[in-house]
Amino acid sequence: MKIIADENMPYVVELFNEFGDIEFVDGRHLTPEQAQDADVLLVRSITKVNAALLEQNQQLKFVGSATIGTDHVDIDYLDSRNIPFSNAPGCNATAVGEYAFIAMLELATRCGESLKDKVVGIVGAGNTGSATAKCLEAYGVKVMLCDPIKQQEGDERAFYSLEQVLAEADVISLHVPITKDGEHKTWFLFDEARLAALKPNTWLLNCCRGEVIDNNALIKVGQQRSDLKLVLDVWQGEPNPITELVPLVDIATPHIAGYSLEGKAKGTFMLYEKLCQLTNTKVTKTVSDLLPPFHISEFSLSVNADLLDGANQAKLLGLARMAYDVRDDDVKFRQRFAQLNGFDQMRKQHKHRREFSALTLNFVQAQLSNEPMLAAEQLGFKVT
Ligand SMILES: NC(=O)C1=CN([C@@H]2O[C@H](COP(=O)(O)OP(=O)(O)OC[C@H]3O[C@@H](n4cnc5c(N)ncnc54)[C@H](O)[C@@H]3O)[C@@H](O)[C@H]2O)C=CC1
Ligand SMILES: O=C(O)C(=O)[C@H](O)COP(=O)(O)O
Repeated sequence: MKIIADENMPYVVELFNEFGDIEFVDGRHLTPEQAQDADVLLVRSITKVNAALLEQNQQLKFVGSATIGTDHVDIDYLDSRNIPFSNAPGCNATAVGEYAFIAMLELATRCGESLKDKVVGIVGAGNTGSATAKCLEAYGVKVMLCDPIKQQEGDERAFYSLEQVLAEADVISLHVPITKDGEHKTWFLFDEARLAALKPNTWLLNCCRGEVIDNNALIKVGQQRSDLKLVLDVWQGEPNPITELVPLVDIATPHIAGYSLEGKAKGTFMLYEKLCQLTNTKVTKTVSDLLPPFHISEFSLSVNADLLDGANQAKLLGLARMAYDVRDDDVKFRQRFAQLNGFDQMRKQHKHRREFSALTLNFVQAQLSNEPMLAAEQLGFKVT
């Protein structure tokens, strides 16, 4: 079996070796000629999988994308050729949730404000939106979920309309797939009118797909409204963000919100499981076999480390930065995004961060209540 895999997908050798020969390719520039003799194709979000790529291939048995999003894959085309396809729903949801939470903590601390006093609107309450809400709620932040589709499906959580979120939320975090048609299409969901209607001092985070915000309109509105705070991990026209937008953005990163080692391992592992199922092969490996230990295995906290106390926000941020310091990516982004292949190079060379779960917090003295420990656990840390 010939397996063609994106060169930036970790753990492919460990998981797919037993199935055949593996060839690594540059996923952004994969050609029909390179793909023509693949039995298995393993891609990331940057490879357009469609008729143009695959019409020369008559032997393809499986396409796997180690991503949550599927907008780069023509699933109807694969169906028409009976080629099984699988993505990795939820694989990096925790990574995205922690990224959004850390970015909010970072902004709050930078502005001398308290995140706990904010109301956060989450647009799209699926895997990544819910993971963001989980961190915020563990910290005691009020969350407003907006997801008309889940609401219509009967999800029992409390939902708010987008208009309510725009009117009431201090922070808006976007977690929708990119869709171009239908009642709930998300392409330019945040157009000029909605951007202009944001409450004074709103923080807007986009960790889903760049085109959910009209980036040209964002430049226009951002130039007129210095009160807005922006966190962008995704950009219209990747890998070439619009240059004028970058200085208006408070935290800028190159589509790496989902890049935790855990998320990456889970993504590749889910495709391995699917191929095992398709080929009647026994699953013999586990995700935890793949992950190295974190360089800080345990961190001790003293009695006054009540992570729930808003006065300790900077301490919580310090702790979060041990797992992931978003400032590093932001600095690199500003230096490199405009260079030739800068955006892709940053993603390729990204040192995959760890999730909170890699860090064990040791509460060395008994707390007055066990709430801080429970909150730390809810945030995702291991607690002893
Ligand atoms: N920056 C990054 O590294 C990553 C980005 N993503 C992007 O984030 C997107 C969301 O990921 P998940 O949360 O895992 O997907 P999901 O499918 O679990 O959840 C998406 C939610 O958005 C809702 N939705 C759709 N249209 C909506 C609208 N107009 N208004 C409000 N809600 C709407 C859906 O009902 C669904 O519940 C992915 O499709 C992908 O494009 C995902 C992972 C990593
Ligand atoms: O899962 C998704 O959807 C994403 O956006 C990915 O995290 C993006 O990462 P790559 O697949 O481009 O490495």
